[in-house]
Amino acid sequence: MLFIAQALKLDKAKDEKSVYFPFKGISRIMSANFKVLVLNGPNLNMLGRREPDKYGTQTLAEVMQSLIKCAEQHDVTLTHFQSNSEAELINTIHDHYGKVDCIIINPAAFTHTSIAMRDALLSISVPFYEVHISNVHAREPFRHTSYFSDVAKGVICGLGATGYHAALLAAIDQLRNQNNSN
Ligand SMILES: O=C1C[C@@](O)(C(=O)O)C[C@@H](O)[C@@H]1O
Repeated sequence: MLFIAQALKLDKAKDEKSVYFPFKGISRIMSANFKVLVLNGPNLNMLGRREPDKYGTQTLAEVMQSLIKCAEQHDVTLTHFQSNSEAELINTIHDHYGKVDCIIINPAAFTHTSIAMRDALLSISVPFYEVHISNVHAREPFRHTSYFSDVAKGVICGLGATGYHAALLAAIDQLRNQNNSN
């Protein structure tokens, strides 16, 4: 059965948004191969070493590896990019115009400063989820302001690295619902 499902997926799912797959009376909707871009901003390359009381002990590579595994289980292609440079992050957002279904972004310190990154995200009209590992609202007042939250599809903070998974699952759910209603 797995073999049949995979063959069906290979033949059809690339071209179709969803595949109706009835098997022994059970109807299964297989998701299209959604594409998700995950962006991490400045200093997140230091995860694991950086203020572990606030950001945990997992490295960024470990967090992203487990997120990619989760994405694969849901037939989602996940691309990850981290940069300490605002310009690189903006250029990466532009480069993905028309190429991804959703963005998950932890803008890190740029959350509180970057109108340019907000405008970049709006310029490509792709829904995005804002993630913060720590609970920014329980920290210094300057972290309570975000240039992203009011235009984000959703905002997750304070769940640690689990927040990335929560955003990914929410994004998949939302994309599937959108597909099924089209
Ligand atoms: O770099 C970061 C990380 C952060 O985005 C978080 O994930 O909790 C919170 C930001 O305020 C901070 O500048």
